[in-house]
This record gives sequence, structure tokens and C-alpha cells, in this order.
Amino acid sequence: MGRERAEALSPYQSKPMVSRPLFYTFSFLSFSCLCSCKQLQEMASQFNLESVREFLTREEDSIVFSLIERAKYPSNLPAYDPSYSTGGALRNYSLLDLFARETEAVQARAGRYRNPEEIPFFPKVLVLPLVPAVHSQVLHPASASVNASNAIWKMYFNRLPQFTAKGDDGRYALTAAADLVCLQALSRRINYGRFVAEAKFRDAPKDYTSAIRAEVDLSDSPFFSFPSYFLMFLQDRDALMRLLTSAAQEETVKSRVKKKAKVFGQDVTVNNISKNESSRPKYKVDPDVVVHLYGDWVIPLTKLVEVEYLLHRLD
Ligand SMILES: C=C(O[C@@H]1C=C(C(=O)O)C=C[C@H]1O)C(=O)O
Repeated sequence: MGRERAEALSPYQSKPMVSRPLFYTFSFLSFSCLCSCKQLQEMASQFNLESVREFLTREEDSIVFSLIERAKYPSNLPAYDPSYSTGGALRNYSLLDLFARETEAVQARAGRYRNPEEIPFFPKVLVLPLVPAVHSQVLHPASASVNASNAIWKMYFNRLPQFTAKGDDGRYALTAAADLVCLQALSRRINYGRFVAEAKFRDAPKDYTSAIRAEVDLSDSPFFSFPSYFLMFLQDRDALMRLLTSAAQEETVKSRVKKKAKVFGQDVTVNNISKNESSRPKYKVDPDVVVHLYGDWVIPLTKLVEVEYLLHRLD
């Protein structure tokens, strides 16, 4: 058992290495996780759409900062090329894949994924957490595990060229670390769509229940036939999507992230003396790229998570 656990933690390490500093670190993390469990339970009593939106607003800071941090390095493509890393049994994995798996395994042991707000990208890596389980006080159990992690991973790599310069400076480990911070921040935000959906459901249970039930009832309908069922299935998803969408809120979010990208991403100079006075302000990540990332990906994926959550809300 001990060996299995050590292998799950690190496939290259045959013996578990438990040093005294590591023991103290885990003890501290276990303690802080117990404290945060208490906080999670307290949060459940103040749960509403407003508190959910506050959470999403705060996550914008993490996302914008993490993109700025990743933009410090050029594209560094070998970090994503499985032929670069010598992964042994995991040779089909890129350096980033390996880094993400191993980091998540350590974080899983410290209890990161005991927190219902967090979902790993590599859930199949079996790791026994060192802290007790937390049962979500908020999410509906049948839909609590809905997530868009695969789509988030793909989306991130499609967008990468827009906020990194082409090039290779050899700092692949730092690049992978910066990537994982971005991916985890995006995942937390987008998969938080489950909490948004729960808050909306509690605010208008009748409206949501009839939209959800419309989909369930159709499969039992005597008029059921595959093409019409399929069409209506899409329409019902559409109805849910319409119900949960707030165009005004989306515009607010996009304007705010643009402002954050400008404020966080500008060079700070003393006495307002800039090296190139005449040029337009230069940002570390183009604010319009952040707006498009939100408008084309982050918001639509959050809404897909919301719809998916609601479809299982009455299970
Ligand atoms: C998250 C919400 O649901 C939807 C998604 C939004 C987003 O991802 O920012 C914003 C408004 C809604 O269309 C919300 O209402 O706050």
C-alpha cells in the first residue's frame, strides 16, 4: 500500500521519502485545511448569487496575474512536446503533463481536492489525501462533479500564442509552472459555474425545474422519435442557457477584466518618467486579448458548466 502511494505520488521514485521538514509541512497543511474546512462550512450559510459573483470577481485577479506571469517567458514549445521529456513509463507525456500530474498529486495529498471548488486535471492519479473529507454544504451531490477540465486544457493551448511571444529561452520548468498556475486559476473560475448554477436554481427553483424537467419528460413521450427528440433536447438546453444568461453581467465582467489587464500589466515608473514617452502605453498582456479570452472562452465555458450542472440538478 505504502509503495502504491509513493508510486502514485512519483512514478520515478521507488521508496517514499518522508523527511522531517516534509512531515511538518504536511502537518501544517492538514491544520490549515481543517481551518479552511470550517471556513467552507461557514461560507455555505452566506451562499447566494452576490457572494458567488464576488468570488468570480476575485478570481479575475488571479487569472490576469497568472497570464502576465506566463507572458514573461516566450512560447517555449519543447515544454509541450512529449519527445523532449524522458518520462519513462510516462513517455507520451510532455513536461507540462508530467509537471501538472506530479504537482496535483502533492496538492491532492495536502487536501486541495477535498475542497469542492477545486477539480484536478488528472483525477486518475490515485493519491490518498492526508486530511479528512469535506462534504459540500452547497452543491447538489448528483451534479457536484460536473466540470469542463478537458475543454479548459484545450482552450488554454489554443490561446497561448496570443499572450506569449514566439521563441525559446530554455526555461521550460518555469514555463510549465507558470502554465499550471494559469490552468488552475481558469479551472477554478470556469468550474465554479456549478456554484453559480446552484445559486440561480435556489433563487428561481420553479423556473429552472420546469426547464430541467422538460428535457427529462421528452424521453418518455409517446411521440418520441430520434430527430425530433434531438431537436427538442437542444432547444431545452437553449432554454436553460437563456434563463441563466445575463448579458449585462457579462459586459460588466469584460469591462472589468480589461481594466485589470491595463492596471496590473503596465510598467510602473517613478516620477512618471517612461523610457519611451511618445509611445502608447505598453501592457505585459494585451488587454483586448484578455477580453477575448473571457468573451469567447471563459464565459461560454462557465455557462456550459452551469447548464450541465442544472441538467443533473433534479437527479
Ligand atoms: C456567471 C454568471 O452566469 C453567466 C456567466 C457569466 C460569466 O461567466 O461571467 C456572466 C453572466 C451570466 O451570463 C453570472 O450570472 O454571474
